[in-house]
Amino acid sequence: MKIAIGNDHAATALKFEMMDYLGNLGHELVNFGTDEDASVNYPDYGEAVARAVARKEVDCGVLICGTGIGISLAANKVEGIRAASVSDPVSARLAREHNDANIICFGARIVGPEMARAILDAYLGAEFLGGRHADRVRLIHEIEKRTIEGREL
Ligand SMILES: O=C(CO)[C@H](O)[C@H](O)[C@H](O)COP(=O)(O)O
Repeated sequence: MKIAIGNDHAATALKFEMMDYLGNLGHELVNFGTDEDASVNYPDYGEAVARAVARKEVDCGVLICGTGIGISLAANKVEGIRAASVSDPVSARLAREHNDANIICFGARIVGPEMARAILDAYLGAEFLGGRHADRVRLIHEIEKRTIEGREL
């Protein structure tokens, strides 16, 4: 798969570890994150990965900050993005199966490298189940459309 990856300063080391891991599995990585430990602002990196995913330049995205929360909040502001912040493999699998998450997020201050690998394995190994879940994902997108069209706050 072609995967966009991004991170802030809290997750630089874990990002490189996950790039090695995913690269060794044969995935193509596009690195949108900071490669430094100097303090940066996670919304910039969340947006960069989200835009690449929304434009279908990549198959999916991986975002890592300190908790996974801030960077997922930023990514979810981009139309068509469903970024799920998780801390365990079951949630990662269900984020794909039920929510068709196109970006998986986690926190370098929350999970270690082994859990991060398990999260990636679970997410990348799962498929969207469709059916009733597709109806719900469509309802999410309808909220987005109403907001974009300015009809509702
Ligand atoms: O966005 C976050 C919290 O949801 C991330 O954990 C950030 O990485 C964190 O806020 C960065 O914090 P720092 O004190 O500036 O390193």
